[in-house]
Amino acid sequence: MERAYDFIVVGAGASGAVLASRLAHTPNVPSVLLVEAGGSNDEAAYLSGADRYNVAFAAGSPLNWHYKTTPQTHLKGQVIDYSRGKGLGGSTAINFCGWTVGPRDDYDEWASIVGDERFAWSNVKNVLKRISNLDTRIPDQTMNHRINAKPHNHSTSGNLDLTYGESWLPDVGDIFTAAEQSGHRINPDVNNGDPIGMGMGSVCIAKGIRATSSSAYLSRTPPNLRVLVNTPVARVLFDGKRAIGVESIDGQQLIARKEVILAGGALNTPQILKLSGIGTKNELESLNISTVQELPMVGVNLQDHCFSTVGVVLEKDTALPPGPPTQSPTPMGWFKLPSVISSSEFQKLPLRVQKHMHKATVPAMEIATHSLPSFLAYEPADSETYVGAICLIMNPQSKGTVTLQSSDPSIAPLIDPKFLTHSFDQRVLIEGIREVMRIQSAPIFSSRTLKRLGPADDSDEAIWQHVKGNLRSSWHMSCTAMMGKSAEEAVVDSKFKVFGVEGLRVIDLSVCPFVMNTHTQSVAYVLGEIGADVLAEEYALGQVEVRGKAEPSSEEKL
Ligand SMILES: Cc1cc2nc3c(=O)[nH]c(=O)nc-3n(C[C@H](O)[C@H](O)[C@H](O)COP(=O)(O)OP(=O)(O)OC[C@H]3O[C@@H](n4cnc5c(N)ncnc54)[C@H](O)[C@@H]3O)c2cc1C
Repeated sequence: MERAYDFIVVGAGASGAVLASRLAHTPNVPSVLLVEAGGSNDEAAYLSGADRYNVAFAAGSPLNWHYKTTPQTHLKGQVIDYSRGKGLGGSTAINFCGWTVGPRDDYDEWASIVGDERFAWSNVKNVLKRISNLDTRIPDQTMNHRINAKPHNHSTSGNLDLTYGESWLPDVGDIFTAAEQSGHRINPDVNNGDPIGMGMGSVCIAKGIRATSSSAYLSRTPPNLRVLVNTPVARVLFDGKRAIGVESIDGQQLIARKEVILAGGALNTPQILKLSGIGTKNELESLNISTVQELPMVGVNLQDHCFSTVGVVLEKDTALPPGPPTQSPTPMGWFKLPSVISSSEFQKLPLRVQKHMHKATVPAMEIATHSLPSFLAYEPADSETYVGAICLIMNPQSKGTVTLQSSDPSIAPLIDPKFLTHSFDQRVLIEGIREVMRIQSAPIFSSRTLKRLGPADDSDEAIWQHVKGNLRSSWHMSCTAMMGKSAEEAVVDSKFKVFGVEGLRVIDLSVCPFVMNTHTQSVAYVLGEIGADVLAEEYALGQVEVRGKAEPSSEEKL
């Protein structure tokens, strides 16, 4: 097998699989090597929509890096699950398949921060059409007045199959009624650039089978694309300041004639950068790693959407049929909260953030309903129905870190998201949980309510005591090698190039200048597509060819 390629992409997750595939399908047919730490993930059970949670989270599952945070001492010492997908598809092979694209104002803000219109909504909305193949039909016609995405706003020619599921839970309409009774608007299509209101995203599940970045982009690998599985990369190889290839943990050296692109995700990418000598001198020297380029922003600025849960236990409505056997999409809504905007914590934010949050499509928090009762350690009786909802904070201001604890690449980095260390985040979660409790007290539920689970009451203190001991990550980690205008404030420029070196880019969620106010897989796919456009233009590879999938894959181990 060849050991020299034009481009080497490290990591076959959402961004990496898209990028490698699109590059390989350019008219100039460059040779592309996609190197993935995990396996091929093509067993049928891995692709089932319903079993994903059990399969990927089981101890020792090869699909998962099984990361945990450092103890969050300010949050009752919680050690929070920080899973990442491993193998072809990356985290898209273990995620919950929710597809949401977020606010158009977020993308416009990104474009403005980095000074590049590629990231503006006017471009991104077209990029999303290359990605998605959406069936806008819904399985429950009684919900047509509430969920109603218009086909002309979406695409049926992209690689990734998206649907609204085959069947919905029978009580799905109640939460919409509760939201309306609480004064919120219903949003028939949260994926049209404005997510505000109660609605429902689509899912990347079609006919019961999960679509991953691998099934959508790597099912047809042309001869100029090599996919190498079970090959964790240890570091980038440099000749002076020029990246010339990568070295795997088992010592193989793979040469890149043009560029190395890191797409290991927001935890592993900063780890690889540091192991390669890019980071702060102090940290690198303390582990005897020679500094290639000092860049203070590597592995700092980690951002994520943490969430907490509240629920109500209702008398079971025996007239309703049991739920569908497979996981169905569940309602989710994004809300602006006047109580957040008027808070003293909001007034202290940088003016840029305040201005952004005033824009029409930017939410303060998200609700996702039908969460598991186990999130509140509750087991409903046969005569009971549980209505749970998680509240995710948007625009988080707490900034975490990814730090090396060893120069050994097989040892996980220390990950400290510092959740809720910023007073604004605390305020958003308190106000958000209070709002969820209000919605769960709406007339549609109140006559059947047996008990409430969560805070003792809706005071600030009671909510804070609850959320401190009941916090989870939505696994949207981002921003650890952020994009910006200079090496002092960022790690990559708007062409994804790592500052201070040549031939090295980062194209994954690490580069987000702020965590986007949405579930993040769509953002990672968008970055893979935009990254391919940038490279194709710079190396005159011809226009990226956009076409769906076919033919089986060919994977290879050196
Ligand atoms: C449990 C869970 C549930 C989620 N649910 C949703 C959801 O419902 N909706 C949604 O929108 N988002 C969801 N997400 C988030 C979403 O999946 C991620 O944001 C997205 O996949 C990130 O894309 P990425 O390309 O940055 O990284 P990843 O998809 O994580 O890909 C990184 C890839 O790099 C590989 N890699 C890492 N290090 C190395 C190395 N040293 N050498 C070689 N390869 C390496 C990894 O194995 C992996 O394949 C979820 C995530 C998780 C973990």
